[in-house]
Amino acid sequence: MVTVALLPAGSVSDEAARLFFQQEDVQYKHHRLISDVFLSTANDISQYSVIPIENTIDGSVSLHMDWLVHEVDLPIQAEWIYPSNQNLIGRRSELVNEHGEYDFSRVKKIISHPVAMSQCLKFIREYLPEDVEKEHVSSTAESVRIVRDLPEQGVFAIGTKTAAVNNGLDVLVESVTDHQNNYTRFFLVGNKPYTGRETAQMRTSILVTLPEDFPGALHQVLSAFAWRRINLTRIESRPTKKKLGSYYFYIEIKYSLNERLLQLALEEITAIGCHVRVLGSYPCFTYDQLITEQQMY
Ligand SMILES: O=C(O)C(=O)C[C@]1(C(=O)O)C=C[C@@H](O)C=C1
Repeated sequence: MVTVALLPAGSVSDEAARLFFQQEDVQYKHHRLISDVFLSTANDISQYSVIPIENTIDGSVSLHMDWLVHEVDLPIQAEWIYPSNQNLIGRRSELVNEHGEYDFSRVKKIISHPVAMSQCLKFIREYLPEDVEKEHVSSTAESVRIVRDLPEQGVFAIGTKTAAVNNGLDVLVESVTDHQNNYTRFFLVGNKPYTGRETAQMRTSILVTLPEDFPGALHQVLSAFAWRRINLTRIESRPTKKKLGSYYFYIEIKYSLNERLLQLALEEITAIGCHVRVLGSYPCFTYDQLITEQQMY
């Protein structure tokens, strides 16, 4: 039995976890806040947490990156991709006029997770009133629950179809995201190595802090990978939070940490005075892979 901490039932995280763990016996521990999703596994070495980390439209989920880097020490054990399909959810009777047509001027307020909301800005701008109030909450599932429990009219949520069904609400407009192909990358984090799946493409995530700010420092770091022809898939700078203007670099490498070539590159970076912290070396699963498995199962 695997124990997994994650956001509430009906969130994108919940849908993604159910696809990832489709063939396993899982106990889900749902938390309203992402901080509790992290802390619950930080305090229990036998479980994992499901963390949304990056989105096609909105990019990095900075809050979650910061938790991984500054607040907890939880190695990344796996990565997978899941489509974030967002929908306008509420009660049909509150949106239709006397002719049975949608009247979007009836929308006074919309509620969602900030990342989900920012995936749908074009829809909000084009269809909803200019002065529509926007409220951010801790998950899309939470926004749908709030709309269900609100006595007041004209409040709608942006969330998953699963959350609409769970709460007995209507999916009023399907797929309200600004771009099709909206996907979120998820990390499975925890202290226990994850061995539940066959191997896949491996990736390694590291944090590099430069010794001091000198010309060409980042170039030197990157060249340790470049001349070895090691492929990087992502690089991002984030504040160290120690002083203004001080950054670390988050780097993803398309190699396992077990590969000698990567170890040599990391030794070279350390030799020039950089501090390297490995956040994890883990298998990556595509959405197609997981869906194919589901169909075979
Ligand atoms: O609120 C949810 O449904 C979540 O799972 C959180 C979250 C996120 O934090 O990025 C996950 C995926 C979506 O892209 C939007 C929100």
